Amino acid sequence: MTKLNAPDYSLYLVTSRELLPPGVDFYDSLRASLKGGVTLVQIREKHADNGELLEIAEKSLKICDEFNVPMLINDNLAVALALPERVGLHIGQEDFPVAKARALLGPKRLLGISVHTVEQAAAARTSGANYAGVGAVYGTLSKANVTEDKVLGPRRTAHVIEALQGFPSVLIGGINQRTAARALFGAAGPEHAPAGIAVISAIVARQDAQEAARELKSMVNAFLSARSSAQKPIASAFGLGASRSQLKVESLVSRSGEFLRALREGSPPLIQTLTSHVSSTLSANVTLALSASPIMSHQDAEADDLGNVTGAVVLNIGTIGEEARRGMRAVGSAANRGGKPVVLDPVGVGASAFRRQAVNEIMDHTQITLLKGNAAELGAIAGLTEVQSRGVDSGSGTLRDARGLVLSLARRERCLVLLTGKTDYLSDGEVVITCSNGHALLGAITGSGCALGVAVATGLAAACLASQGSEVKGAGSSIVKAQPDDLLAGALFGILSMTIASELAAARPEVRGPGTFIAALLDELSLMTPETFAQRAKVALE
Ligand SMILES: Cc1ncc(COP(=O)(O)OP(=O)(O)O)c(N)n1
Ligand SMILES: Cc1ncsc1CCOP(=O)(O)O
Repeated sequence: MTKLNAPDYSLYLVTSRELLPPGVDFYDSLRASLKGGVTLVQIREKHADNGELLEIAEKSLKICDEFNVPMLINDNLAVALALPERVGLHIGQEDFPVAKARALLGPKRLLGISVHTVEQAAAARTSGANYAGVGAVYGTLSKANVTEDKVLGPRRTAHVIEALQGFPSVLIGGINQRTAARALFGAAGPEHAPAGIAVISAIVARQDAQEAARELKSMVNAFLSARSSAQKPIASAFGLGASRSQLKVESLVSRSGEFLRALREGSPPLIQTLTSHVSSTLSANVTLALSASPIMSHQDAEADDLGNVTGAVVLNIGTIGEEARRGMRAVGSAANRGGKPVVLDPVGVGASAFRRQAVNEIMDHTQITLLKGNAAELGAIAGLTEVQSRGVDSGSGTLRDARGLVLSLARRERCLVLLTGKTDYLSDGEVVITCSNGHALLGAITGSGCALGVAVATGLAAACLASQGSEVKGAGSSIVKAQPDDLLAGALFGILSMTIASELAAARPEVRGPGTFIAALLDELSLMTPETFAQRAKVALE
């Protein structure tokens, strides 16, 4: 690769006159975006001939120079060569052989190449280009022919970033104020991460380009600074590596007890739950019994407002319809933007293509903090065939390697994974914790699994509250601002609350079956104490 002074790739603006709002001047918008923090500019005017492109580029260069920001030309080698040597070129896979472009441009000009696959990524590293534009991460209307099959999604994008092996890259395609956090954190691997984002419509189509750029810049900066404070190398979802050998079960149980005490004594965090109409009431009551505050809104229209005040959110696809699907996207990205934990409960995901699609869509748009499911659900997400779902219940078959499943899923999805069953398995991709509390009556009432998701979200919200004001270890791989061990303890809080309360409720003399059990369960949850956790927890580190 040609050595240049590496430019700042963090916020890369790609122009497109067609997308300017009515009445907004191209150069005013460019200047405003530079004021807002754009660090690199590409002139991409598909409907300009060479003469007009040259004129636009010359005027734009003067503006970029005022801000000392490098500029590139999209695709047009002749126009790039007609401009001073400080102007670079971005080309696509089909535009021009990149080695030829480098030879003609000489060693000094910045050269970018579009990359869509792992193979192209490997080739790009030694191609003579300086950086790769990786995408399309999401669907976009700003480029022709980006059909669904060409959209990578953050999970496939992560493979491309890994294959680039530290070669500088920017993410492009559908990146905006809603999707940037998920795209960046989702694409970042243990070792390698994108250097920034490239956007067209998220800036150009906005009336106030300066504000649009400022919003995006602060999101990329938050990602980059979290990343640079992370300890490396990192193997787990939350980046702690070898330091986890110190982890003790007793400390986790006692920490989850501290969260319970803090909830009982402090102001209640708001838990926003998008769940099935079957389990809504029980979930709201469980939230209240744990001294948190439930809000059961599915509305995408209020996702941003609620995102500012929630402590955690639960996305449960139990009876998902189109409205809830839109709501989940909006609520998930608002939570990601605010660094709030997101619990995904992929109820019955193996049962239908519709459910699989909904879960994929959520996981592509939202960085999940904890994925919770039974063997059939997690098996379906992992692509296992040994456990089949039956409707939304666990169904038939036996999971051969529960420990391996939670570990690998946590690593792949970069989140905590909770496998529920007679024994619950919890992993952050590095450690596996088992919990064997619980009573069979939990399985005899509807919505107890969904309520467990809500209890876990309450614990995660408490973990975030507990981390406020302190420096977060290994934060580079997680959107959520909480100590990684606290997130495990927060999840454990939810598991212990529900399972221990079920044991105590079932032992009550007035409980004669599922009906009386529900009332007793809520009572026991509201009476739960940290001491009960310590006395009754059957937790082990695998
Ligand atoms: C930064 C960045 N990345 C990718 C592209 C796409 O370039 P290309 O594949 O050549 O497609 P067109 O831009 O020509 O439609 C880009 N322009 N910038
Ligand atoms: C040029 C390009 N290359 C891949 S996606 C894309 C368009 C990006 O535009 P937007 O940021 O509006 O989605």
